Amino acid sequence: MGESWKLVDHPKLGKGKTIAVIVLDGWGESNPNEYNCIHVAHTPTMDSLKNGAPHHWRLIKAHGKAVGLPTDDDMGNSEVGHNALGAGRIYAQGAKLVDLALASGKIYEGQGFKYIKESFQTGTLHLIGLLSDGGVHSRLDQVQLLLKGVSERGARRIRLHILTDGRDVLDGSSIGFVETLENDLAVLRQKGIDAKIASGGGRMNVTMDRYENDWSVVKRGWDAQVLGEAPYKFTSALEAIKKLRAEPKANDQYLPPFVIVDESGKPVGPIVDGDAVVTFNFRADRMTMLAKALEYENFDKFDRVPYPKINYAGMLEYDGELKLPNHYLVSPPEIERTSGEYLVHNGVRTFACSETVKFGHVTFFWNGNRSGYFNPELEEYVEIPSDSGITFNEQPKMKALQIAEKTRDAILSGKFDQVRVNLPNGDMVGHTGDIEATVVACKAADEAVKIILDAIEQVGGIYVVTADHGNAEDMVKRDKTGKPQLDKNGNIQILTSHTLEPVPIAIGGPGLSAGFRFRNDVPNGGLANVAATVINLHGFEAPSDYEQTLIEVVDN
Ligand SMILES: O=C(O)[C@@H](CO)OP(=O)(O)O
Ligand SMILES: [Mn+2]
Ligand SMILES: [Mn+2]
Repeated sequence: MGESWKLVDHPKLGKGKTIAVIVLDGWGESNPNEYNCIHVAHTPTMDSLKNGAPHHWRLIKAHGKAVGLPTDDDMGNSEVGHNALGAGRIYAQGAKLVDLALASGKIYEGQGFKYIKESFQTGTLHLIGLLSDGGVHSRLDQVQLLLKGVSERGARRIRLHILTDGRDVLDGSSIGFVETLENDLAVLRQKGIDAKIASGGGRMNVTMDRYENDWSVVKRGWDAQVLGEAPYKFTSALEAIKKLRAEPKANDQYLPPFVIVDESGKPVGPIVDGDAVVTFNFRADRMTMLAKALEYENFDKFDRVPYPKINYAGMLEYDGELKLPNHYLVSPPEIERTSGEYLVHNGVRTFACSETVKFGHVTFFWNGNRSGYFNPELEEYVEIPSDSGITFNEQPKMKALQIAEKTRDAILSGKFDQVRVNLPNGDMVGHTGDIEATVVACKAADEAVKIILDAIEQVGGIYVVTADHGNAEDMVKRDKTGKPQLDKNGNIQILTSHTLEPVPIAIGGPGLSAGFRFRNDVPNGGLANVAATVINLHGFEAPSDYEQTLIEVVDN
Protein backbone atom coordinates (compact mmCIF):
# COMPACT_ATOMS: atom_id res chain seq x y z
CA MET A 1 0.00 0.00 0.00
CA GLY A 2 1.35 3.41 -0.93
CA GLU A 3 1.96 5.44 2.21
CA SER A 4 -0.35 8.20 0.98
CA TRP A 5 -3.40 5.94 1.20
CA LYS A 6 -2.89 5.13 4.87
CA LEU A 7 -5.47 6.81 7.10
CA VAL A 8 -4.56 7.85 10.64
CA ASP A 9 -6.49 6.21 13.47
CA HIS A 10 -9.26 8.29 14.98
CA PRO A 11 -8.35 9.24 18.57
CA LYS A 12 -11.76 8.33 19.98
CA LEU A 13 -13.74 6.24 17.53
CA GLY A 14 -12.86 2.58 17.28
CA LYS A 15 -12.76 0.20 14.35
CA GLY A 16 -14.66 -2.92 13.45
CA LYS A 17 -18.27 -1.74 13.56
CA THR A 18 -20.55 -2.50 10.64
CA ILE A 19 -21.69 0.80 9.19
CA ALA A 20 -24.81 1.10 7.05
CA VAL A 21 -24.91 4.20 4.85
CA ILE A 22 -28.45 4.64 3.56
CA VAL A 23 -29.19 7.25 0.89
CA LEU A 24 -32.87 7.98 0.39
CA ASP A 25 -33.04 9.35 -3.12
CA GLY A 26 -35.09 12.53 -3.45
CA TRP A 27 -35.92 12.89 0.28
CA GLY A 28 -35.71 16.51 1.42
CA GLU A 29 -37.02 18.31 4.47
CA SER A 30 -39.81 20.80 4.00
CA ASN A 31 -42.91 22.25 5.66
CA PRO A 32 -45.63 19.75 6.46
CA ASN A 33 -48.53 20.16 4.04
CA GLU A 34 -50.61 18.16 1.57
CA TYR A 35 -47.95 18.40 -1.17
CA ASN A 36 -45.25 17.03 1.11
CA CYS A 37 -45.53 13.31 0.34
CA ILE A 38 -43.01 12.39 3.04
CA HIS A 39 -45.16 14.17 5.60
CA VAL A 40 -48.40 12.62 4.30
CA ALA A 41 -46.94 9.12 4.12
CA HIS A 42 -46.73 6.82 7.16
CA THR A 43 -42.98 6.94 7.85
CA PRO A 44 -42.52 5.88 11.48
CA THR A 45 -38.87 4.92 11.10
CA MET A 46 -37.71 8.20 9.60
CA ASP A 47 -39.94 10.09 12.05
CA SER A 48 -38.33 8.32 15.00
CA LEU A 49 -34.84 9.25 13.77
CA LYS A 50 -35.81 12.90 13.83
CA ASN A 51 -36.46 12.64 17.57
CA GLY A 52 -32.69 12.33 17.95
CA ALA A 53 -32.18 15.99 17.03
CA PRO A 54 -29.98 17.88 17.59
CA HIS A 55 -27.26 15.36 18.50
CA HIS A 56 -28.28 12.46 16.27
CA TRP A 57 -30.33 14.18 13.55
CA ARG A 58 -29.76 17.38 11.60
CA LEU A 59 -30.16 18.94 8.18
CA ILE A 60 -27.44 19.42 5.56
CA LYS A 61 -27.31 21.31 2.29
CA ALA A 62 -27.82 19.38 -0.92
CA HIS A 63 -28.09 22.00 -3.66
CA GLY A 64 -26.27 24.86 -5.35
CA LYS A 65 -22.72 25.80 -4.51
CA ALA A 66 -22.59 23.29 -1.65
CA VAL A 67 -22.47 20.55 -4.29
CA GLY A 68 -20.43 22.40 -6.96
CA LEU A 69 -23.29 23.80 -9.05
CA PRO A 70 -23.05 27.27 -10.62
CA THR A 71 -25.49 29.08 -8.28
CA ASP A 72 -27.65 28.56 -5.23
CA ASP A 73 -30.69 28.64 -7.51
CA ASP A 74 -29.60 25.26 -8.89
CA MET A 75 -31.48 22.35 -7.37
CA GLY A 76 -29.53 19.30 -6.30
CA ASN A 77 -29.34 16.11 -8.31
CA SER A 78 -28.07 12.58 -7.95
CA GLU A 79 -24.83 13.03 -9.83
CA VAL A 80 -23.52 15.99 -7.87
CA GLY A 81 -25.10 14.68 -4.66
CA HIS A 82 -23.48 11.26 -4.78
CA ASN A 83 -20.20 12.75 -6.02
CA ALA A 84 -20.14 15.00 -2.94
CA LEU A 85 -21.18 12.19 -0.58
CA GLY A 86 -18.49 9.86 -1.86
CA ALA A 87 -15.66 12.30 -2.54
CA GLY A 88 -15.92 14.45 0.58
CA ARG A 89 -14.93 17.57 -1.32
CA ILE A 90 -16.81 20.06 -3.48
CA TYR A 91 -15.81 19.99 -7.14
CA ALA A 92 -16.93 22.46 -9.81
CA GLN A 93 -19.37 20.22 -11.65
CA GLY A 94 -20.13 19.73 -15.36
CA ALA A 95 -22.68 22.55 -15.51
CA LYS A 96 -20.14 25.02 -14.16
CA LEU A 97 -17.20 23.72 -16.19
CA VAL A 98 -19.14 24.04 -19.45
CA ASP A 99 -20.21 27.59 -18.49
CA LEU A 100 -16.58 28.53 -17.92
CA ALA A 101 -15.34 26.88 -21.13
CA LEU A 102 -18.00 28.67 -23.18
CA ALA A 103 -17.34 32.03 -21.51
CA SER A 104 -13.58 31.85 -22.06
CA GLY A 105 -13.84 30.30 -25.52
CA LYS A 106 -11.59 27.42 -24.38
CA ILE A 107 -14.23 24.98 -25.53
CA TYR A 108 -13.17 25.80 -29.13
CA GLU A 109 -9.47 25.30 -28.49
CA GLY A 110 -9.43 21.71 -27.26
CA GLN A 111 -8.89 18.46 -29.16
CA GLY A 112 -12.60 17.64 -29.06
CA PHE A 113 -13.67 20.68 -31.02
CA LYS A 114 -10.81 20.28 -33.53
CA TYR A 115 -12.00 16.74 -34.11
CA ILE A 116 -15.61 17.60 -34.89
CA LYS A 117 -14.52 20.61 -36.94
CA GLU A 118 -12.94 18.23 -39.47
CA SER A 119 -16.48 17.55 -40.69
CA PHE A 120 -17.65 21.17 -41.01
CA GLN A 121 -16.63 21.63 -44.68
CA THR A 122 -18.40 18.68 -46.18
CA GLY A 123 -20.58 17.19 -43.47
CA THR A 124 -23.38 18.12 -41.09
CA LEU A 125 -22.92 18.86 -37.40
CA HIS A 126 -25.56 17.08 -35.28
CA LEU A 127 -26.30 18.17 -31.73
CA ILE A 128 -28.16 15.64 -29.59
CA GLY A 129 -29.38 16.23 -26.03
CA LEU A 130 -31.91 17.33 -23.46
CA LEU A 131 -33.58 20.61 -24.39
CA SER A 132 -34.42 22.47 -21.17
CA ASP A 133 -33.03 24.87 -18.64
CA GLY A 134 -33.14 22.28 -15.84
CA GLY A 135 -29.37 22.35 -15.40
CA VAL A 136 -29.26 18.72 -14.29
CA HIS A 137 -28.16 17.10 -17.55
CA SER A 138 -27.83 20.08 -19.88
CA ARG A 139 -28.83 23.72 -20.26
CA LEU A 140 -30.50 25.45 -23.17
CA ASP A 141 -28.38 28.61 -22.82
CA GLN A 142 -25.26 26.48 -23.27
CA VAL A 143 -26.73 25.00 -26.46
CA GLN A 144 -27.51 28.51 -27.70
CA LEU A 145 -23.92 29.65 -27.08
CA LEU A 146 -22.57 26.51 -28.70
CA LEU A 147 -24.71 27.05 -31.79
CA LYS A 148 -23.41 30.58 -32.12
CA GLY A 149 -19.84 29.47 -31.54
CA VAL A 150 -19.80 26.62 -34.04
CA SER A 151 -21.47 28.70 -36.72
CA GLU A 152 -18.84 31.42 -36.28
CA ARG A 153 -16.19 28.72 -36.66
CA GLY A 154 -17.24 27.16 -39.90
CA ALA A 155 -20.24 24.87 -39.29
CA ARG A 156 -22.40 25.26 -42.40
CA ARG A 157 -25.09 22.65 -41.87
CA ILE A 158 -26.43 21.93 -38.38
CA ARG A 159 -29.14 19.52 -37.22
CA LEU A 160 -30.58 19.28 -33.72
CA HIS A 161 -31.99 16.11 -32.23
CA ILE A 162 -33.92 17.25 -29.19
CA LEU A 163 -35.15 15.40 -26.14
CA THR A 164 -38.02 17.02 -24.28
CA ASP A 165 -37.75 17.26 -20.50
CA GLY A 166 -40.71 17.81 -18.12
CA ARG A 167 -38.72 16.10 -15.33
CA ASP A 168 -36.28 18.82 -14.26
CA VAL A 169 -38.71 21.52 -15.43
CA LEU A 170 -42.50 21.86 -15.58
CA ASP A 171 -44.38 19.55 -17.91
CA GLY A 172 -45.36 21.47 -21.04
CA SER A 173 -42.35 23.76 -20.90
CA SER A 174 -40.93 21.93 -23.95
CA ILE A 175 -43.01 24.19 -26.19
CA GLY A 176 -41.29 27.34 -24.96
CA PHE A 177 -37.84 25.78 -25.24
CA VAL A 178 -38.50 24.72 -28.83
CA GLU A 179 -39.75 28.22 -29.67
CA THR A 180 -36.56 29.72 -28.26
CA LEU A 181 -34.43 27.28 -30.21
CA GLU A 182 -36.38 27.84 -33.45
CA ASN A 183 -35.82 31.60 -33.11
CA ASP A 184 -32.08 31.04 -32.83
CA LEU A 185 -32.07 28.67 -35.80
CA ALA A 186 -33.97 31.25 -37.87
CA VAL A 187 -31.27 33.82 -37.09
CA LEU A 188 -28.61 31.34 -38.21
CA ARG A 189 -30.50 30.64 -41.44
CA GLN A 190 -30.57 34.37 -42.18
CA LYS A 191 -26.81 34.22 -41.99
CA GLY A 192 -26.76 31.49 -44.60
CA ILE A 193 -26.33 28.55 -42.25
CA ASP A 194 -28.61 25.60 -42.91
CA ALA A 195 -29.76 24.92 -39.34
CA LYS A 196 -32.82 22.85 -38.38
CA ILE A 197 -34.34 20.56 -35.82
CA ALA A 198 -34.24 17.04 -37.30
CA SER A 199 -35.81 14.76 -34.70
CA GLY A 200 -37.09 14.55 -31.17
CA GLY A 201 -38.82 12.62 -28.44
CA GLY A 202 -39.37 12.55 -24.67
CA ARG A 203 -36.28 11.92 -22.56
CA MET A 204 -37.69 8.88 -20.73
CA ASN A 205 -38.91 7.24 -23.90
CA VAL A 206 -36.13 8.19 -26.29
CA THR A 207 -32.33 7.98 -25.82
CA MET A 208 -31.89 8.85 -22.12
CA ASP A 209 -32.05 5.45 -20.45
CA ARG A 210 -29.30 4.72 -17.93
CA TYR A 211 -27.30 1.84 -16.50
CA GLU A 212 -28.53 -0.38 -19.35
CA ASN A 213 -32.01 -0.70 -17.92
CA ASP A 214 -33.70 -0.72 -21.34
CA TRP A 215 -31.75 -0.54 -24.61
CA SER A 216 -34.96 -0.15 -26.61
CA VAL A 217 -35.06 3.46 -25.36
CA VAL A 218 -31.71 4.15 -27.00
CA LYS A 219 -32.70 2.28 -30.15
CA ARG A 220 -35.84 4.40 -30.58
CA GLY A 221 -33.59 7.45 -30.50
CA TRP A 222 -31.06 5.88 -32.87
CA ASP A 223 -33.75 5.12 -35.43
CA ALA A 224 -34.98 8.73 -35.39
CA GLN A 225 -31.60 10.45 -35.14
CA VAL A 226 -29.43 8.26 -37.36
CA LEU A 227 -31.86 6.55 -39.72
CA GLY A 228 -34.49 9.29 -39.88
CA GLU A 229 -37.18 6.75 -39.02
CA ALA A 230 -39.92 7.20 -36.43
CA PRO A 231 -43.62 6.44 -36.04
CA TYR A 232 -44.44 10.16 -36.26
CA LYS A 233 -43.38 12.55 -39.00
CA PHE A 234 -43.96 16.31 -38.97
CA THR A 235 -42.66 19.27 -40.90
CA SER A 236 -41.94 21.27 -37.75
CA ALA A 237 -40.85 20.39 -34.22
CA LEU A 238 -43.31 22.80 -32.67
CA GLU A 239 -46.17 21.14 -34.51
CA ALA A 240 -44.81 17.73 -33.49
CA ILE A 241 -44.76 18.58 -29.81
CA LYS A 242 -48.12 20.31 -29.79
CA LYS A 243 -49.83 17.44 -31.61
CA LEU A 244 -48.16 14.67 -29.62
CA ARG A 245 -48.89 16.43 -26.32
CA ALA A 246 -52.56 16.58 -27.27
CA GLU A 247 -52.77 12.77 -27.12
CA PRO A 248 -54.43 11.38 -23.97
CA LYS A 249 -51.99 11.11 -21.02
CA ALA A 250 -49.11 12.54 -23.08
CA ASN A 251 -46.37 14.47 -21.30
CA ASP A 252 -42.96 15.90 -22.14
CA GLN A 253 -40.99 13.11 -20.44
CA TYR A 254 -42.60 10.35 -22.49
CA LEU A 255 -43.29 11.86 -25.92
CA PRO A 256 -42.84 9.26 -28.66
CA PRO A 257 -39.98 9.65 -31.15
CA PHE A 258 -40.60 11.85 -34.17
CA VAL A 259 -38.63 12.99 -37.20
CA ILE A 260 -38.89 16.22 -39.11
CA VAL A 261 -39.43 15.79 -42.86
CA ASP A 262 -39.40 18.18 -45.81
CA GLU A 263 -42.37 18.77 -48.15
CA SER A 264 -41.57 15.61 -50.06
CA GLY A 265 -41.61 13.55 -46.86
CA LYS A 266 -37.85 13.08 -46.66
CA PRO A 267 -36.22 13.30 -43.22
CA VAL A 268 -34.24 16.56 -42.98
CA GLY A 269 -31.34 15.27 -40.94
CA PRO A 270 -30.35 11.63 -40.67
CA ILE A 271 -26.76 11.09 -39.54
CA VAL A 272 -24.55 9.89 -42.39
CA ASP A 273 -20.88 9.12 -43.14
CA GLY A 274 -18.68 12.18 -42.77
CA ASP A 275 -20.92 14.00 -40.28
CA ALA A 276 -19.97 15.22 -36.82
CA VAL A 277 -22.04 14.53 -33.71
CA VAL A 278 -21.97 16.24 -30.32
CA THR A 279 -24.04 14.98 -27.41
CA PHE A 280 -24.53 18.19 -25.45
CA ASN A 281 -25.53 16.76 -22.06
CA PHE A 282 -22.77 17.33 -19.54
CA ARG A 283 -24.09 14.68 -17.16
CA ALA A 284 -22.93 11.16 -17.81
CA ASP A 285 -25.45 8.59 -16.68
CA ARG A 286 -28.12 9.10 -19.32
CA MET A 287 -25.69 9.71 -22.23
CA THR A 288 -23.36 6.77 -21.71
CA MET A 289 -25.49 4.26 -23.59
CA LEU A 290 -25.84 6.47 -26.67
CA ALA A 291 -22.13 7.29 -26.47
CA LYS A 292 -21.37 3.57 -26.66
CA ALA A 293 -23.70 3.13 -29.62
CA LEU A 294 -22.07 6.05 -31.44
CA GLU A 295 -18.52 5.07 -30.64
CA TYR A 296 -17.96 1.36 -30.15
CA GLU A 297 -16.85 -0.61 -33.22
CA ASN A 298 -18.12 -3.78 -31.60
CA PHE A 299 -21.60 -3.31 -30.30
CA ASP A 300 -24.35 -5.88 -29.90
CA LYS A 301 -27.11 -4.14 -27.96
CA PHE A 302 -29.18 -3.51 -31.07
CA ASP A 303 -28.70 -3.56 -34.82
CA ARG A 304 -27.25 -0.16 -35.76
CA VAL A 305 -27.26 -0.70 -39.50
CA PRO A 306 -26.21 1.58 -40.98
CA TYR A 307 -23.46 2.54 -38.56
CA PRO A 308 -22.19 5.80 -40.03
CA LYS A 309 -18.53 6.84 -39.91
CA ILE A 310 -18.71 10.04 -37.90
CA ASN A 311 -16.58 12.31 -35.78
CA TYR A 312 -18.25 12.11 -32.39
CA ALA A 313 -17.55 14.16 -29.26
CA GLY A 314 -19.36 14.37 -25.93
CA MET A 315 -19.86 17.68 -24.16
CA LEU A 316 -17.83 16.00 -21.40
CA GLU A 317 -15.94 12.78 -21.01
CA TYR A 318 -18.68 10.60 -19.50
CA ASP A 319 -16.58 7.77 -18.05
CA GLY A 320 -12.95 8.28 -17.12
CA GLU A 321 -12.27 4.59 -16.62
CA LEU A 322 -13.76 3.53 -19.97
CA LYS A 323 -12.39 6.67 -21.68
CA LEU A 324 -15.86 7.21 -23.10
CA PRO A 325 -16.17 8.99 -25.39
CA ASN A 326 -12.70 9.32 -26.83
CA HIS A 327 -13.30 12.91 -27.82
CA TYR A 328 -15.03 15.55 -25.71
CA LEU A 329 -15.34 19.33 -25.64
CA VAL A 330 -14.81 19.97 -21.92
CA SER A 331 -12.78 18.02 -19.37
CA PRO A 332 -14.84 16.62 -16.49
CA PRO A 333 -14.16 17.41 -12.83
CA GLU A 334 -11.09 15.50 -11.73
CA ILE A 335 -12.58 13.69 -8.79
CA GLU A 336 -9.88 11.59 -7.16
CA ARG A 337 -9.05 9.94 -3.84
CA THR A 338 -12.70 9.30 -3.01
CA SER A 339 -13.69 7.92 0.39
CA GLY A 340 -14.49 4.55 -1.16
CA GLU A 341 -10.97 4.23 -2.51
CA TYR A 342 -9.39 5.30 0.79
CA LEU A 343 -11.49 2.88 2.81
CA VAL A 344 -10.71 -0.04 0.55
CA HIS A 345 -6.99 0.77 0.81
CA ASN A 346 -7.41 0.66 4.59
CA GLY A 347 -9.04 -2.75 4.55
CA VAL A 348 -12.69 -1.74 4.87
CA ARG A 349 -14.82 -4.38 3.18
CA THR A 350 -17.64 -2.73 1.28
CA PHE A 351 -21.01 -3.77 -0.04
CA ALA A 352 -23.07 -1.45 -2.27
CA CYS A 353 -26.57 -2.08 -3.54
CA SER A 354 -29.44 -0.47 -5.40
CA GLU A 355 -31.77 -1.38 -8.21
CA THR A 356 -30.73 -0.75 -11.81
CA VAL A 357 -32.11 2.78 -12.20
CA LYS A 358 -29.97 3.98 -9.29
CA PHE A 359 -27.23 1.36 -9.26
CA GLY A 360 -24.59 3.64 -10.77
CA HIS A 361 -25.44 6.29 -8.20
CA VAL A 362 -24.01 4.31 -5.24
CA THR A 363 -21.14 2.93 -7.31
CA PHE A 364 -20.15 5.04 -10.35
CA PHE A 365 -21.13 8.49 -8.98
CA TRP A 366 -20.12 7.58 -5.42
CA ASN A 367 -16.66 6.65 -6.68
CA GLY A 368 -16.13 9.88 -8.61
CA ASN A 369 -17.63 8.84 -11.97
CA ARG A 370 -15.53 5.72 -12.15
CA SER A 371 -16.90 2.30 -13.07
CA GLY A 372 -15.81 -0.95 -11.52
CA TYR A 373 -14.23 -2.01 -8.24
CA PHE A 374 -11.15 -0.54 -6.59
CA ASN A 375 -10.41 -3.99 -5.17
CA PRO A 376 -12.76 -6.85 -6.07
CA GLU A 377 -11.45 -8.84 -3.12
CA LEU A 378 -12.88 -6.34 -0.67
CA GLU A 379 -15.93 -5.05 -2.51
CA GLU A 380 -19.22 -6.42 -3.70
CA TYR A 381 -21.70 -4.35 -5.68
CA VAL A 382 -25.17 -5.84 -6.12
CA GLU A 383 -27.66 -4.62 -8.70
CA ILE A 384 -31.31 -5.60 -8.31
CA PRO A 385 -32.94 -5.49 -11.77
CA SER A 386 -35.43 -2.62 -12.06
CA ASP A 387 -38.76 -2.88 -13.79
CA SER A 388 -38.51 -1.48 -17.30
CA GLY A 389 -41.08 -0.18 -19.73
CA ILE A 390 -43.24 1.30 -16.96
CA THR A 391 -43.53 4.66 -15.25
CA PHE A 392 -42.74 4.13 -11.61
CA ASN A 393 -46.05 5.43 -10.29
CA GLU A 394 -47.38 2.08 -11.53
CA GLN A 395 -45.05 0.24 -9.11
CA PRO A 396 -44.20 2.82 -6.45
CA LYS A 397 -42.71 0.28 -4.06
CA MET A 398 -40.13 -0.45 -6.73
CA LYS A 399 -37.44 -2.84 -5.42
CA ALA A 400 -37.06 -1.21 -2.00
CA LEU A 401 -37.85 -4.42 -0.14
CA GLN A 402 -35.42 -6.48 -2.21
CA ILE A 403 -32.65 -3.91 -1.75
CA ALA A 404 -33.28 -3.90 2.00
CA GLU A 405 -33.30 -7.69 2.24
CA LYS A 406 -30.06 -8.07 0.28
CA THR A 407 -28.50 -5.43 2.48
CA ARG A 408 -29.79 -7.06 5.67
CA ASP A 409 -28.24 -10.33 4.52
CA ALA A 410 -24.95 -8.57 3.78
CA ILE A 411 -24.95 -7.05 7.27
CA LEU A 412 -25.77 -10.33 8.99
CA SER A 413 -23.17 -12.23 6.93
CA GLY A 414 -20.40 -10.45 8.83
CA LYS A 415 -18.48 -10.14 5.58
CA PHE A 416 -18.66 -6.37 5.32
CA ASP A 417 -17.61 -3.32 7.30
CA GLN A 418 -19.67 -0.92 5.22
CA VAL A 419 -22.96 -1.50 3.44
CA ARG A 420 -24.14 1.34 1.25
CA VAL A 421 -27.53 1.59 -0.45
CA ASN A 422 -29.64 3.95 -2.46
CA LEU A 423 -33.41 3.70 -2.02
CA PRO A 424 -34.88 5.25 -5.17
CA ASN A 425 -38.58 5.50 -4.36
CA GLY A 426 -39.09 9.11 -3.28
CA ASP A 427 -37.18 10.35 -6.28
CA MET A 428 -38.27 8.05 -9.10
CA VAL A 429 -41.93 8.19 -8.19
CA GLY A 430 -41.72 11.88 -7.29
CA HIS A 431 -40.59 12.56 -10.87
CA THR A 432 -43.85 11.14 -12.20
CA GLY A 433 -45.77 13.92 -10.45
CA ASP A 434 -48.26 11.38 -9.11
CA ILE A 435 -48.83 12.49 -5.53
CA GLU A 436 -50.75 9.44 -4.35
CA ALA A 437 -48.14 7.07 -5.74
CA THR A 438 -45.33 9.13 -4.23
CA VAL A 439 -46.93 8.74 -0.79
CA VAL A 440 -46.87 4.96 -1.29
CA ALA A 441 -43.26 5.24 -2.46
CA CYS A 442 -42.17 7.11 0.67
CA LYS A 443 -43.77 4.54 2.92
CA ALA A 444 -41.97 1.75 1.06
CA ALA A 445 -38.62 3.51 1.46
CA ASP A 446 -39.30 3.98 5.18
CA GLU A 447 -40.03 0.27 5.57
CA ALA A 448 -36.79 -0.57 3.79
CA VAL A 449 -34.86 1.68 6.17
CA LYS A 450 -36.43 -0.20 9.08
CA ILE A 451 -35.23 -3.57 7.79
CA ILE A 452 -31.67 -2.29 7.47
CA LEU A 453 -31.70 -0.56 10.87
CA ASP A 454 -32.98 -3.73 12.54
CA ALA A 455 -30.04 -5.66 11.11
CA ILE A 456 -27.61 -2.98 12.29
CA GLU A 457 -29.18 -3.26 15.76
CA GLN A 458 -28.59 -7.02 15.71
CA VAL A 459 -24.90 -6.79 14.88
CA GLY A 460 -24.19 -3.83 17.15
CA GLY A 461 -23.42 -1.56 14.23
CA ILE A 462 -23.92 2.07 13.27
CA TYR A 463 -26.27 3.64 10.74
CA VAL A 464 -25.98 6.84 8.73
CA VAL A 465 -29.27 7.71 7.05
CA THR A 466 -29.28 10.63 4.65
CA ALA A 467 -30.45 11.71 1.19
CA ASP A 468 -28.91 13.12 -1.99
CA HIS A 469 -31.37 15.98 -2.68
CA GLY A 470 -35.04 16.84 -2.28
CA ASN A 471 -37.95 15.74 -4.45
CA ALA A 472 -40.88 13.99 -2.72
CA GLU A 473 -41.16 16.58 0.07
CA ASP A 474 -42.62 19.16 -2.30
CA MET A 475 -44.73 18.30 -5.30
CA VAL A 476 -46.10 21.69 -6.26
CA LYS A 477 -44.63 24.68 -8.04
CA ARG A 478 -44.61 27.63 -5.63
CA ASP A 479 -44.53 31.39 -6.06
CA LYS A 480 -41.98 33.57 -4.29
CA THR A 481 -44.08 33.68 -1.13
CA GLY A 482 -44.23 29.88 -1.01
CA LYS A 483 -47.86 29.54 -2.06
CA PRO A 484 -48.81 27.00 -4.76
CA GLN A 485 -48.62 28.72 -8.14
CA LEU A 486 -51.71 28.40 -10.30
CA ASP A 487 -51.70 28.11 -14.08
CA LYS A 488 -53.97 30.20 -16.30
CA ASN A 489 -56.87 27.82 -15.72
CA GLY A 490 -56.50 28.13 -11.95
CA ASN A 491 -54.98 24.66 -11.47
CA ILE A 492 -51.96 23.95 -9.31
CA GLN A 493 -48.82 23.08 -11.23
CA ILE A 494 -47.30 19.78 -10.27
CA LEU A 495 -43.59 19.86 -9.58
CA THR A 496 -41.90 16.78 -11.03
CA SER A 497 -38.38 18.04 -10.38
CA HIS A 498 -35.90 18.00 -7.52
CA THR A 499 -35.93 20.89 -5.05
CA LEU A 500 -33.61 23.29 -3.26
CA GLU A 501 -34.44 21.83 0.15
CA PRO A 502 -31.90 20.52 2.64
CA VAL A 503 -31.83 16.82 3.49
CA PRO A 504 -31.73 15.05 6.85
CA ILE A 505 -28.81 13.09 8.19
CA ALA A 506 -29.32 10.77 11.16
CA ILE A 507 -26.58 8.78 12.87
CA GLY A 508 -27.15 6.15 15.52
CA GLY A 509 -27.03 2.49 16.40
CA PRO A 510 -25.66 0.42 19.28
CA GLY A 511 -22.10 0.65 17.95
CA LEU A 512 -21.82 4.37 18.54
CA SER A 513 -19.39 5.52 21.23
CA ALA A 514 -20.77 7.21 24.32
CA GLY A 515 -20.42 10.95 24.01
CA PHE A 516 -21.05 10.89 20.28
CA ARG A 517 -22.88 13.90 18.84
CA PHE A 518 -23.14 16.23 15.89
CA ARG A 519 -20.80 19.19 16.25
CA ASN A 520 -22.57 22.49 16.54
CA ASP A 521 -19.85 24.47 14.77
CA VAL A 522 -20.61 23.23 11.23
CA PRO A 523 -24.00 24.91 10.75
CA ASN A 524 -23.58 25.12 6.97
CA GLY A 525 -22.64 21.50 6.56
CA GLY A 526 -23.60 19.83 3.30
CA LEU A 527 -23.36 16.50 1.53
CA ALA A 528 -19.61 16.89 1.10
CA ASN A 529 -19.18 16.73 4.89
CA VAL A 530 -20.60 13.21 5.03
CA ALA A 531 -17.51 11.38 3.72
CA ALA A 532 -15.25 12.55 6.55
CA THR A 533 -18.04 11.68 8.97
CA VAL A 534 -18.32 8.11 7.67
CA ILE A 535 -14.53 7.67 7.60
CA ASN A 536 -14.51 8.69 11.29
CA LEU A 537 -17.18 6.12 12.09
CA HIS A 538 -14.90 3.47 10.58
CA GLY A 539 -12.28 4.54 13.14
CA PHE A 540 -10.07 6.78 10.97
CA GLU A 541 -9.31 10.45 10.61
CA ALA A 542 -10.34 11.79 7.23
CA PRO A 543 -7.69 13.06 4.78
CA SER A 544 -6.84 16.65 5.65
CA ASP A 545 -8.22 18.17 2.45
CA TYR A 546 -11.68 16.64 2.93
CA GLU A 547 -14.55 18.86 4.04
CA GLN A 548 -14.74 18.69 7.82
CA THR A 549 -16.55 16.00 9.74
CA LEU A 550 -20.01 16.66 11.15
CA ILE A 551 -19.40 14.70 14.36
CA GLU A 552 -17.41 14.66 17.57
CA VAL A 553 -17.08 12.57 20.70
CA VAL A 554 -17.17 14.45 23.99
CA ASP A 555 -16.14 13.09 27.36
CA ASN A 556 -19.10 12.69 29.62
O1 LIG B 1 -33.69 11.09 -13.54
C1 LIG B 1 -32.70 11.84 -13.69
O2 LIG B 1 -31.89 11.72 -14.61
C2 LIG B 1 -32.47 12.95 -12.70
C3 LIG B 1 -33.37 14.09 -13.06
O3 LIG B 1 -33.08 14.59 -14.32
O4 LIG B 1 -32.73 12.50 -11.40
P1 LIG B 1 -31.52 12.01 -10.45
O5 LIG B 1 -30.54 13.14 -10.41
O6 LIG B 1 -32.18 11.79 -9.11
O7 LIG B 1 -30.96 10.78 -11.03
MN1 LIG C 1 -31.14 11.44 -6.69
MN1 LIG D 1 -34.19 12.43 -9.57
